[in-house]
Amino acid sequence: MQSDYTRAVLALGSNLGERAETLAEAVSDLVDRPEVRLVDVSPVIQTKAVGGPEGQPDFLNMVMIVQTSLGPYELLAHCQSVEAKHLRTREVRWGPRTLDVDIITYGDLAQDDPVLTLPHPRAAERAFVLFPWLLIDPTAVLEGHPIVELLEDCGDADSIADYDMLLDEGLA
Ligand SMILES: Nc1ncnc2c1ncn2[C@@H]1O[C@H](COP(=O)(O)OP(=O)(O)OP(=O)(O)O)[C@@H](O)[C@H]1O
Ligand SMILES: Nc1nc2c(c(=O)[nH]1)N=C(CO)CN2
Repeated sequence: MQSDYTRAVLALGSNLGERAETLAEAVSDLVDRPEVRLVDVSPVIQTKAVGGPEGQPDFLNMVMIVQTSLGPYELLAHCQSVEAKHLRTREVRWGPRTLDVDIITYGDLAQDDPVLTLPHPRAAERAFVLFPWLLIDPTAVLEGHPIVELLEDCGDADSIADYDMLLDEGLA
């Protein structure tokens, strides 16, 4: 692996339209350029919407890991162009969306810029990010904390539809 490629963790979510198809296409779109190489992709999990308007549809969520030669803002622009392709609109904060792509980490970069905050400021408390991430990277650490511990401590594990089943299978 070339040293000018940086490992980045991306979280994808969809709760409108053909959710599974949208996520599958978004993964292809995100790696459809030589500057972005796919390392791993998590299973897709169904989750209850956390925050936002009452009664919005369940999400499908997943995490992917890439190696990229794009800079962090170039990667953000790329993620936003893939959102736009899937007709993402921003009307209500945390409201329903066809596609959301968040950058969870970009290498070890830590910054507070509201345009691109890294690591993502709410990732550590979101089971819908931590859980699929854990499935593909069980030893991952976020801001000094193993994500397995963050997941145990986070209040919204019950937002994951089949969490108990996955626990029984020893996956969580
Ligand atoms: N790590 C990050 N990943 C993606 N967007 C970010 C990040 N940090 C800051 N942003 C900014 O957040 C803005 C709003 O993003 P978006 O509309 O996807 O928020 P949201 O999905 O509704 O909520 P949340 O940020 O809680 O996931 C984007 O325009 C982007 O500039
Ligand atoms: N279950 C779930 N809830 C959410 C999600 C999401 O992807 N999944 N995204 C949000 C804002 O990014 C707010 N709430």
